[in-house]
Amino acid sequence: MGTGGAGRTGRPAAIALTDVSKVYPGGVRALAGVSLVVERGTFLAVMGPSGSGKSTLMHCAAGLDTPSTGTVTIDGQDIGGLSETRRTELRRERVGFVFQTYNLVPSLSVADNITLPLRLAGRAPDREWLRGLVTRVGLADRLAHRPAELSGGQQQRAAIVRALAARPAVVFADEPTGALDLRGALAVLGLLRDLVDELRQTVVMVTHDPAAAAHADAALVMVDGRVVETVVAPTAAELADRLVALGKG
Ligand SMILES: Nc1ncnc2c1ncn2[C@@H]1O[C@H](COP(=O)(O)OP(=O)(O)OP(=O)(O)O)[C@@H](O)[C@H]1O
Repeated sequence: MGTGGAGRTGRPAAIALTDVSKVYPGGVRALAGVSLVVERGTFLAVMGPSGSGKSTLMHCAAGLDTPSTGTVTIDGQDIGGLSETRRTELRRERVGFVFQTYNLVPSLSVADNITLPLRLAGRAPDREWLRGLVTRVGLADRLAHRPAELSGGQQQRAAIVRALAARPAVVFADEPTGALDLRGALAVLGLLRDLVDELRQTVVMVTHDPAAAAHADAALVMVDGRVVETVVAPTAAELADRLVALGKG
């Protein structure tokens, strides 16, 4: 797998990790030499058993945590040499996050939730971009509502618009369908797929669910802090088989 500025197809990298390891205080080695390139405009799923290092990988790749060794670049910028302040700025500008629990502010309208990170960063929202996104995700008539007045799937779609509001280079989604029923999950996965196909967004999604990962262009399988397999154009059955085989191994 490539470790430079571009990936397999030569497209520029949204994220590149080179030989990244992470040892937590106390000695747990959560990542053991991971190298990978996430090309712009692609959808990558990260799978693996509990404790295999998925969250740690995501946190290091997103600049939320620092590797013990190795380098991480976001949108071509090596984040290792940045001060904490500059790393936070880069994250605000170039990285979006979607969580299992939506993390919307209950007292704010959907519209205000969506623009909150931009306002906190002192940036003016791009109204046209946001209007397009809100319409695309089917929330145009829900903007004045509070999150509690929306279904789980609608809340997650609002959280996705919030993550995209600043036009980030990459969106990290941590179990984005974990709290949703099948219908809500399919709507969210279809939306992520469309954002990649139509807007050339880059999405990295951590999931335990092979059916969710099958919406991605490729799925990494992690075991004990290493990427042991990359399945391109994965099917749910193929991924389920791989995970079962690893569980028995
Ligand atoms: N802050 C921390 N301090 C010490 N050890 C940690 C810390 N965070 C994670 N670990 C350990 O690092 C290893 C990898 O954890 P990580 O959360 O990255 O795995 P995961 O694949 O995301 O797991 P899950 O699927 O259960 O969320 C585990 O052994 C975990 O106990």
